[in-house]
Amino acid sequence: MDTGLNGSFTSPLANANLRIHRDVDSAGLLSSVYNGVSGWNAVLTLLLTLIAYDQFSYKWQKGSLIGPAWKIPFMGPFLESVYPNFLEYKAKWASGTLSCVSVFHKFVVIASTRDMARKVFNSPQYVKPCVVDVAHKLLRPNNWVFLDGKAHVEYRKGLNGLFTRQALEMYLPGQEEVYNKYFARFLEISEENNGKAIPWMPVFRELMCAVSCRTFVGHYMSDRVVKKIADDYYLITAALELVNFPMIIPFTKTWYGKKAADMVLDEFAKCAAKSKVRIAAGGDVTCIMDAWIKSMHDSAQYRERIAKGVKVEDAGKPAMLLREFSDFEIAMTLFTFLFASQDATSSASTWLFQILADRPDLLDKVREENLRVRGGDKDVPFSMDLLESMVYTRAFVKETLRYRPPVIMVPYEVKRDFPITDNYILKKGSMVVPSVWPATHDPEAYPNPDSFDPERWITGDAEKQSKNWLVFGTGPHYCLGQIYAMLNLMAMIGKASMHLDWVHHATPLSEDIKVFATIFPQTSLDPGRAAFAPFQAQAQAQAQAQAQAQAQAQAQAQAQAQAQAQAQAQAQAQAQAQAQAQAQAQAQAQAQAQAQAQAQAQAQAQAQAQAQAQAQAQAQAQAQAQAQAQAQAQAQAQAQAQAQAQAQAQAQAQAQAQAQAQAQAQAQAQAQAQAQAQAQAQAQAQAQAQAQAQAQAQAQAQAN
Ligand code: HEM
Repeated sequence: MDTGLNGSFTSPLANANLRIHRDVDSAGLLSSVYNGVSGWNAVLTLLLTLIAYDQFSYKWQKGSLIGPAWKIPFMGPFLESVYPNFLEYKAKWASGTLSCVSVFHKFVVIASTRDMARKVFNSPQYVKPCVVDVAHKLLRPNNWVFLDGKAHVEYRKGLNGLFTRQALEMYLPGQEEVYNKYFARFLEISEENNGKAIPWMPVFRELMCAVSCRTFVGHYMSDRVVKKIADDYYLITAALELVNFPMIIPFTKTWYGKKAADMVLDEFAKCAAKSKVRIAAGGDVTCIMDAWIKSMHDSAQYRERIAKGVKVEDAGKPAMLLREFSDFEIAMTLFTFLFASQDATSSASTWLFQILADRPDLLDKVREENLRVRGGDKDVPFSMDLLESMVYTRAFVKETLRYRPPVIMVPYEVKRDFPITDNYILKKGSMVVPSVWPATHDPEAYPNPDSFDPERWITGDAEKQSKNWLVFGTGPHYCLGQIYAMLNLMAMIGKASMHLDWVHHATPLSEDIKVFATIFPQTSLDPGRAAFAPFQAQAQAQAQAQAQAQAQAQAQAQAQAQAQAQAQAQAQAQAQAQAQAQAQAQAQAQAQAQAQAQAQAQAQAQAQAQAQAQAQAQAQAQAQAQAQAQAQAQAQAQAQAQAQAQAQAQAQAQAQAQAQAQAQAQAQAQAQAQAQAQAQAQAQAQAQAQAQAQAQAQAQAQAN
């Protein structure tokens, strides 16, 4: 009989199996076994099977990699990812080139060494950046940062123009304005707290958010909204935990994070609409949003002209032809800038202030350089030339980013089986995490990596270790804002050094690391132990007796005078150096001019020689031509003479012939005459003979 007893606990398939067994063996052993199996047993069996499968799957994926022998069932080291401990990360990096963990369904491989990390960053055919699942919901799934391959490269090309030197220069006044305002606010807060130390990390976060907002969307956003975004951004960072529920459940971290993200997107979209109107009316570029919208505007105008058949010179063609982007698309893209920069720059600025406070000798150097490059006038505004001339401040910022890189690792997703070593293939769908920290703490590249030494960037060869400089990643996804980020941090700390003084209550844990998306000083979130007080010394001095204040003021005036004197002396030294350099340059220029003159003289001499040679050649040619002409004339004369001689000869010959003919004729005539004479003589003779004969005949006749 089918009781259907466990129907509510088992699957339809289990029910089917149940019927088969009972039909075959209704009263036998198997049915008694079945009757003993409760629904709970089935659940337990299923659970054990799943645990076994989870372990087996982990072991199979782990293969020869270093990692825990077994996995905490299902969740793996999930709690470690919720409360990340930097020392555990360090232990992982130290454990081997490639090591693994499995958190829930995700198999994660950590690439520790510099070369292995670079291999991952530079293998876009196998991997793509992987943000936690909830990031798709916060940034929106069709955000450009999720593009891959060619589509990503093409989109990024359109953004490169926003970070050129020329573009960055245009954003500097906005940044300066924020720093002026916030530094004044720091002093007020210090005064309000009677110079007492208070936690400063949240203040730096707000400062960075304000600078980012001004740089990205300019004055289209009110101070109130900037403050709201800075406050709410914590909710966004907090929502980005490694593992979240697949859906957003109300009143959880992801829900608050999504609400904050929607608010940011909405505000940025409003800014885009305002910027479009202003740029279309010919407004100038003051922020990244303006720069982008101006490029779109120029591209649209260019296309219009071409469509109308107007000829446009090459110089009038925009450097990059962009399509029109909607307000929301612009908002999504600029949100990725805020998303990428907020945690990283908050981390960097907190370390910059703390490290300087704890190393007053370095603060002196930064301060000295910043005053010097401004000729002693601390109110000289930012410019690219100014920032680029700050060698020490740059070295200090670079060393801070090396010593405490804000982004210690970057998760990537394996999009197809990736033969990462000769004997290990990373499976599609797993996560691989190239690490930054080990590369920036590699003793071969940076000797004594745990000591803070800006000089290594000036007199040492740290600058040559470009393979280890993974602070901003590498490969097709390297940080788009890295030049801006560096210059911005230099500008901020340089300005602070001139306008503020601050004290940090250091503890032995101060430089230990707390991981909160990026890395922060261990104590920076703890109000009891970490605090900065800008111009604390000044605030106290204000509270002291007037005489002391005057003395301080005098001391300050003297210090300023000294600083100015130093700055002047330096300026003079620079001027002298410049003068020397100019003199050298002039001397070089003269030498060059002489060399040029000599070269010209030689060239002229050569030209003359060539001209003479040409003239000689022409003369020779003329002489030859004359000689040829003479020779031709002689030849003609000879020919004429020969012709005359021939004519004479012919004439002679004719004359001779005529003479001969005459002679012949004469001879003939003579001959005829002779013949006639002979004939006459003969006739005479005959006549004589006849006469004789007649005479004889007559004689005879007479005789007879
Ligand atoms: C100290 C500050 C910063 C640090 C340490 C930093 C670090 C990084 C790192 C490590 C990556 C991943 C690179 C890779 O996968 O190869 C990245 C990507 C990115 N960064 Fe930054 N970043 C900083 C500031 C900024 C700023 C201020 C902006 C915006 C203006 C920005 C915009 C971006 C963007 C858009 C990406 C993604 C690029 C892509 O996928 O093509 N970053 N950053």
